[in-house]
Amino acid sequence: MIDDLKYASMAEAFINGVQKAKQENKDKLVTYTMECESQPLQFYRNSEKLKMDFRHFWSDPEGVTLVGVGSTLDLTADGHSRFDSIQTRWLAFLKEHQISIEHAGTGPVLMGGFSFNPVLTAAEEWTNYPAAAMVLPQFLLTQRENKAWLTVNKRVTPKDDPKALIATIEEQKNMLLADRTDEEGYFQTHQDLQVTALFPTEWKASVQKAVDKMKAGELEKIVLSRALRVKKEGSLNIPALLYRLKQQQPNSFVFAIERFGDAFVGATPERLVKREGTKFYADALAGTASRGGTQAEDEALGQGLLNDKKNRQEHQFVVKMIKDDFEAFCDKVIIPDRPVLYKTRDVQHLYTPIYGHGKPDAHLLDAISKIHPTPAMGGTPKEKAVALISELESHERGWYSAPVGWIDSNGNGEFSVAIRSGLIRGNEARLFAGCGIVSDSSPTEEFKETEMKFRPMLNALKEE
Ligand SMILES: C=C(O[C@@H]1C=C(C(=O)O)C=C[C@H]1O)C(=O)O
Repeated sequence: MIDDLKYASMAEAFINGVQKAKQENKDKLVTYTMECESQPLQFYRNSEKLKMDFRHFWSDPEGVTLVGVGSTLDLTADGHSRFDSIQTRWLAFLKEHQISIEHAGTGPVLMGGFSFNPVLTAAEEWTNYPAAAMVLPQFLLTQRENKAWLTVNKRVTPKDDPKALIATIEEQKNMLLADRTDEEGYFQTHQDLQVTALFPTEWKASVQKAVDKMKAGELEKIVLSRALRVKKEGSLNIPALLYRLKQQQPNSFVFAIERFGDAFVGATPERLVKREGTKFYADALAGTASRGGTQAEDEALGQGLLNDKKNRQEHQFVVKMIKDDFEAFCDKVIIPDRPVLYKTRDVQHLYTPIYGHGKPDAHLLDAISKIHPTPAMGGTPKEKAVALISELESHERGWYSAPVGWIDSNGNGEFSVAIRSGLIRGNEARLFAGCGIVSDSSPTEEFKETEMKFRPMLNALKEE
């Protein structure tokens, strides 16, 4: 690789890259990181002009934001070995290019995600989202602790003319970093939504069937989801949607994965796994109540949730399974003995943070392959629940309730669970929401819970 630490400028990195490609007569990766000033959403919006097939947006509640534009490598896979397949190819790629980075989340970073099931049905709407798809963006903006970096990742060939290459990249870079916030109508849309619930009656019947099976002792918990179709006059503007999600859901991970013109977007409160060196973090987030209209009402609802037997049981299945899975790759796991509340604008959840000290060879994608799907998305026992979900749900989940996130060249990174999300094509969106069902669940109450969980996306689409 063309190590940015060694080069004084991007131009020098590219000149050397092409020279090396000529000497070795093969393509080389040039990766160059520089400090920059930028607003991530502006960068994202500016990238529309480049008309690239891939765009990725990620921001966590702690202030780390990554924006990827274009693709220098698109790793896809399917089947049960998909996590392993991506990990093996990523490690081989890094070995070939001998990468070293100074700041986490800069340099070569894969962004993307996975589907809920290892193999997708032939549902047309998910055509552009394989069972695993992780992209190395051509341009990556990383923002953390009030600093921002731009990384350029590009393959160069022995035939490239470095001067022409540098001129094009400089032009694209300046366009991406341009300040256009004072333009009129920057993040606004003014249109109404048409919302249609898909198979609502069937969904309630499925909840009842699941309850019957749980009463008969066939399984302990299952998460069942349903979908809405949303149409908007005119087209849906993805940067504007991200802007509103970030404003309205500051305690959530806001993400977008755009592939070939489709966009999978959401604001999820739920971390799946984060890795920082030997430290692994996960969230158990399950058990839901609404927010109150006044502070007193909100607190009463929160207390009610903390003391509710059904919700505590739903939550405990998740804690227990993540703990068991963490013990496979961690030599120490720390978990508080009772949940606290996690509040977002529309709902409050039971929340237990989980920490693990990873064994020396623990890898982020291995961790994900062990813990996905947690009983917050699948159920208990895992295999039985997942099989029953396919039988009882009327839609293909695709990437809904599955891992989305990023991983850098040191193996650090973070994935969240893609709930409170929707798949967007043109002026139509398909939104998804689900909830945990246990033996004393009521179909009507669970239906109401899914309505609350559609709100983050609906409000952001509506422009409030
Ligand atoms: C499945 C969803 O949410 C999950 C289910 C929850 C529950 O049943 O209480 C709570 C949080 C999430 O783990 C969703 O929002 O679609």
